[in-house]
Amino acid sequence: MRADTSTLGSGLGTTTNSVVVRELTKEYGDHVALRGIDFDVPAGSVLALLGPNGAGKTSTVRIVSTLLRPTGGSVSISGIDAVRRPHDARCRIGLSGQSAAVDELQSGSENLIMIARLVGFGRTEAKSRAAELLERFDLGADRHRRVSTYSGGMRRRLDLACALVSRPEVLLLDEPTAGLDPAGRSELWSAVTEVVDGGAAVMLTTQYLEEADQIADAVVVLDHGEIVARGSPAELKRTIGTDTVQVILETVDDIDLAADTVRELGYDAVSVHTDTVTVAAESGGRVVARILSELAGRHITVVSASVKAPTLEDVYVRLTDRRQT
Ligand SMILES: Nc1ncnc2c1ncn2[C@@H]1O[C@H](COP(=O)(O)OP(=O)(O)OP(=O)(O)O)[C@@H](O)[C@H]1O
Repeated sequence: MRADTSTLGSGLGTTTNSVVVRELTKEYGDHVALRGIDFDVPAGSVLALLGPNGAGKTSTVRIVSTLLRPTGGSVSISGIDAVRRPHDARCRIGLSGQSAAVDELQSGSENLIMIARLVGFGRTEAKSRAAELLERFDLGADRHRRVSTYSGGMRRRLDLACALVSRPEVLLLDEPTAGLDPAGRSELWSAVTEVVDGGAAVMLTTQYLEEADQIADAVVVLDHGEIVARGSPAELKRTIGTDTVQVILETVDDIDLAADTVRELGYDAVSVHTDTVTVAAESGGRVVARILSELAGRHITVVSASVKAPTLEDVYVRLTDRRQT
């Protein structure tokens, strides 16, 4: 893909909050889907909204995109009250993912031109914006084919291109990479990264935690309509506080002695499985060195030793599991 931020960027360069959400609530009849959530998305940054099924992610995206009215609370898009002035706010938003649809019976080019016309571009301007985006998303050669003949990856790219026609200041992506292969996902993220570099605020939901880890500046974890954690991926991982140390022995016969050795060193979070001893500990590097030296002293041969820092997935599992028990 071509690195051309001018094609995608919103032209913003400030660090103001493009999205400000306060005390947001949503009730569907008796069912409370959102219980008063607050977050900001600064311009030029990515916020990832994570949470299990039914946590309230799609409701949040739909409310922020003005497609759904909240029961209470406020949403501001680039300073515009999106609840009171949804039309004005909507002009600044690009929406892509589950809820946005392209017309299958039209070509990629026709879809983009139609959207450009809808958002107010003149005929010539609409054509040139469509051509620019088709080129940018590697759809130039297929621009005249019906979307129904596109692959999943091509559709996602077109969907994202549609969301970017108006050079939005805020881009909302509801599971944009669901169902894409790794190459398709990485292409899509590279395009999103360009949009962010161009100054847009991006809010996304994803089931792929390693993606959130790589792309998001901030993460909000929702569960049962409430925010249960927030922070940068690094901050959230630090809340787990422990590394996982894994030592694999040459012979299974040594496993009991090895486990006792580790316990004698004072590490009690030990799990033992055939030839492997696993320890949860702070400062895993230091711990692994101590364990290896002690095991060597007892003539226990180790074939491999590793230290794994906590992942965003560890944080997520701990947060969402704890609440379900
Ligand atoms: N139109 C509706 N009517 C009634 N209940 C709804 C409606 N839309 C969503 N809900 C409920 O509100 C809660 C939050 O739903 P939402 O779709 O926002 O969650 P989600 O985190 O996006 O879940 P998923 O990952 O499954 O898409 C769920 O319990 C859901 O069943």
